[in-house]
Amino acid sequence: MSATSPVAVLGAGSWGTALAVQLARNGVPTTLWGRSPQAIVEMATTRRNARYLPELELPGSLQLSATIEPLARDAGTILIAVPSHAFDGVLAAIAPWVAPGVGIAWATKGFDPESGRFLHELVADRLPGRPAAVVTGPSFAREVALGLPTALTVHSSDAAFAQDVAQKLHSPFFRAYTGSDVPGAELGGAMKNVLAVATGVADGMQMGLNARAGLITRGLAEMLRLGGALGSRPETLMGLAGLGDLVLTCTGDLSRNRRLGLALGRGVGLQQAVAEIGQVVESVQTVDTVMKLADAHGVELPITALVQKVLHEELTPTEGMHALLSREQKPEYPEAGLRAEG
Ligand SMILES: NC(=O)C1=CN([C@@H]2O[C@H](COP(=O)(O)OP(=O)(O)OC[C@H]3O[C@@H](n4cnc5c(N)ncnc54)[C@H](OP(=O)(O)O)[C@@H]3O)[C@@H](O)[C@H]2O)C=CC1
Ligand SMILES: O=C(CO)COP(=O)(O)O
Repeated sequence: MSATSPVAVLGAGSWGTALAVQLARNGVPTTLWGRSPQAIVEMATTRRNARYLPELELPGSLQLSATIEPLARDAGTILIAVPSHAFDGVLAAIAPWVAPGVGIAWATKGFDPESGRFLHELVADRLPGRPAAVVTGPSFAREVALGLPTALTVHSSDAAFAQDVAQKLHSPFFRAYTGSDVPGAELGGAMKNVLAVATGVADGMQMGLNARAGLITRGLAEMLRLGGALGSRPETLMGLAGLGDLVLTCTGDLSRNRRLGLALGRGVGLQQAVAEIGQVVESVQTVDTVMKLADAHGVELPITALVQKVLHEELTPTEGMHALLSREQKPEYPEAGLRAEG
């Protein structure tokens, strides 16, 4: 793919819009696709995404489209930024049109909620043989839209494709690193959303800053344990895709997953909290897949397990936090290294 080959960004919510704007700012010919023709016409006319990123003015060079087939046919690279529940449907819609050799990148965080599969597995099934990359790391759409400094990472088993996607996104205010651990990078991006609910709950219950730091650190230990069982590289989970995004999402009030936890911790019901956020809150679906993976590999994830019980309304946030704090005393980590026990 040449430096000027067109990129199609699929998904005109907060993140797809911010990434498309970043590409357009870098001079990459970019078209943003959204499923709602009405919203796309409005964006093309007003040059704003009024629902998801109202303060951002869209660059004049950014094209908009509500028709997916021609974009999938003509793009040199496709960057998918829809929520995880919509990911497989979008792949199915574009699969007949995508030429061999066209690279597929995605910025979605989570798993396929139907099957519990990793998103890279869906890409390999629907679009076999294409270069594939995940774009992930600590990056609130709103801050990217405002041009605030951001660092993220692009992982692919195809080093040239990772480099190509990173180069297209990279700018002095948007540092795009590369790596080759796609499953590890996906796991970090998925798990941090669940762990952000836990810190949100603790903060909503005003449990203090010590509790927050404890939850972040023990949450990282959960990431490393499950990642270890799945063959992820520790460097991936200690880097932007893991620790970096965990810190951002557990501490930054722009996070929808943290805000869900905050609301639950203050006594708001799940449905009401999700409705008030009004955007995708990936943890609600992700938590079940993380726990299935953990059970399948015999890995104990105490914080994640309690988030699952709270999100399924089997425990109140107070009961969940009490259960977590009542766990027995134990070593911080096994002397032989990180093993499966929590
Ligand atoms: N926002 C952020 O800061 C970041 C988000 N992400 C990840 O990016 C992904 C997308 O999140 P984000 O953009 O924030 O979500 P938003 O809630 O902001 O937007 C969701 C977008 O997806 C569209 N959508 C929903 N269902 C479908 C579908 N079936 N087919 C096509 N489009 C659909 C929505 O369209 P409509 O308006 O018509 O419902 C909307 O445009 C998530 O996995 C998230 O974790 C990653 C990094 C940062
Ligand atoms: O992934 C994100 C930042 O890196 C966005 O987090 P939320 O989905 O919790 O808003």
